Amino acid sequence: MKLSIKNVSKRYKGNVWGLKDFSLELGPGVLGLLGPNGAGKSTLMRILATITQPTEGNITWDGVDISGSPDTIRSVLGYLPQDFGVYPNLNAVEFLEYMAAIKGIDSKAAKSRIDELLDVVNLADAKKRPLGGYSGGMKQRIGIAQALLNDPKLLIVDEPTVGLDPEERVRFRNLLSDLSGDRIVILSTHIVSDVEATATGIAVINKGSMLANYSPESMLSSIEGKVWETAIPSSELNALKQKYLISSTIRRSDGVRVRVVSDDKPGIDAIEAQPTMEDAYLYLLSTSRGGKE
Ligand SMILES: Nc1ncnc2c1ncn2[C@@H]1O[C@H](COP(=O)(O)OP(=O)(O)OP(=O)(O)O)[C@@H](O)[C@H]1O
Repeated sequence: MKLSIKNVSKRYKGNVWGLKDFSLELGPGVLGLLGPNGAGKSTLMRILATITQPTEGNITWDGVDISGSPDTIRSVLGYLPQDFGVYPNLNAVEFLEYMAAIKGIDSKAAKSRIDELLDVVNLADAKKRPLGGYSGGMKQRIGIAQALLNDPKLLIVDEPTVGLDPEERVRFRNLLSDLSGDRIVILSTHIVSDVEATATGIAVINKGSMLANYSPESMLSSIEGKVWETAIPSSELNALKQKYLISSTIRRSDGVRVRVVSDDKPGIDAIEAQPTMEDAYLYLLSTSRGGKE
């Protein structure tokens, strides 16, 4: 099972580049595709889902070029798009039966698969309720269930945690980890904690280009010795922000505790801190923009 993306670029009308010379090889596991808004994540996902054609480059699934034979990838694909919508009047079972029919899954096979999936996404108790009354998190879980109907080898989920409350977000992440197994999962997000919890690999993308392709360990070690904590009076915070990349601040009664990401020690009182993926991500984005901020 191998997905190979080679030198893929996408140019939209008006000379806007959605992707620029993007390459990546993937095997089983969860890839966190991490990047800010407009980075090119959805463009890449739509190309992989064969909804959009790349302007340049090629993609192969187990060695077969998908532009010549899109069915090679479509037959193994499960896709949860960013703007996934449900039919509000259908209940979960009706909706999944409808989606199964669209995917050409035999109705008998679909019935048992749907029961199984409703358990997996923990919606069995709500299966007869119209989807219009579902919470955002429940809708996303139905979205995952429809993407899993054909037991896909390649599961693509585009910004699935946007708009979810913290509890639903954790539930959704756990669901994705449980689903990884023997398939390739690509999870696009701009939220670092989404990939922190689930990803076996992290590709950071910005302005259509790949900035780094990390393992969780290498992402953390990329920033070893560059993360500092220091306590300062609140009145000094703005000056520190002008000079350094600040990854977080915590207000205290006696001032502010600040986390700084910097090659140099930001002041004599600063102590080195354990890096997080958030620190590494912010540093990478900052250096790609030519420095702080
Ligand atoms: N259909 C389109 N026509 C023109 N430009 C587009 C189109 N789709 C995307 N773009 C542009 O391509 C770039 C990448 O967009 P894309 O939606 O892939 O990013 P993203 O990382 O998914 O961001 P977001 O999280 O905001 O959706 C952006 O500059 C965007 O404005």
